[in-house]
Amino acid sequence: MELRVENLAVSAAGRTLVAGLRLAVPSGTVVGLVGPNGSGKSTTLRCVYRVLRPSAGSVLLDGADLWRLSAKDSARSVAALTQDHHVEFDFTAAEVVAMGRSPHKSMLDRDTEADREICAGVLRQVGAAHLAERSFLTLSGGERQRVLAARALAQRPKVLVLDEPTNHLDIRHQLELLALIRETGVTTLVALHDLNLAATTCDRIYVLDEGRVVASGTPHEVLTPELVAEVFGVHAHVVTHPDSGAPQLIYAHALTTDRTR
Ligand SMILES: Nc1ncnc2c1ncn2[C@@H]1O[C@H](COP(=O)(O)OP(=O)(O)OP(=O)(O)O)[C@@H](O)[C@H]1O
Repeated sequence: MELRVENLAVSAAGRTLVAGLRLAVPSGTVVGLVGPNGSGKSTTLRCVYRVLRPSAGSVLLDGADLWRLSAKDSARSVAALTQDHHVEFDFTAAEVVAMGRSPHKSMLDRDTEADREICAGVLRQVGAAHLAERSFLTLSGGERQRVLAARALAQRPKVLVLDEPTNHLDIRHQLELLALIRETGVTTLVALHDLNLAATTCDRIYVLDEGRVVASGTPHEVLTPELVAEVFGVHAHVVTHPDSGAPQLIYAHALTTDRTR
């Protein structure tokens, strides 16, 4: 499924948070959103996973306006791993993952054998099978993040929206989760702070600054020392990863420009 965002604008509290934003995620590709703190990444993603209605513009799934679909239809298509998750009740990890199946059933349907197999499979894929019967509330930050990733995958979405999915994960689990997401072949829009992970994971990258796209292209086209200096205020060298061929940044120092706004 192709995801397109056209002329997206979001205003809140008298401020424009995102303006004139266009991006395209071709079917089966992984597209990254990067940008400094407060540049509008989460705001954009919230519009795509349908918790924030844009002030203008549209989010299109294979050309169909997301906001015209029923909530259930959009949940069947789009799964999200976000910073907004709140699991406050005492569910087990397996129960949290099973919630990912709910868009595919009606309220009184019980879990089928197929649901249970999907849930057990995704828990194994994220390396969290051993946590299935643990209370979600007792899990560490990284364990929770893997269970929530499993919930998103259990939804069997056509589009994945991931806001900092590597938050809390140790380096091995960061690499494993991003490799798993690539393997699923699901159309993915992912916000990442780590530019080197973005470079190895994404087919294309959009760079946001102050709510606007300031650059887009392949990681090689986008992640240049000039862009990193201009947008992030950091002097960096770019080298090529000896295995993957992806550009990788070696940071030297922050530039002294005052970027407080
Ligand atoms: N409901 C709101 N009301 C007012 N301002 C908001 C609201 N939501 C977000 N903002 C502001 O919009 C800007 C963009 O926020 P957003 O969370 O999209 O940035 P981000 O790029 O995801 O940042 P970070 O890297 O820090 O997570 C920020 O300045 C934020 O303070």
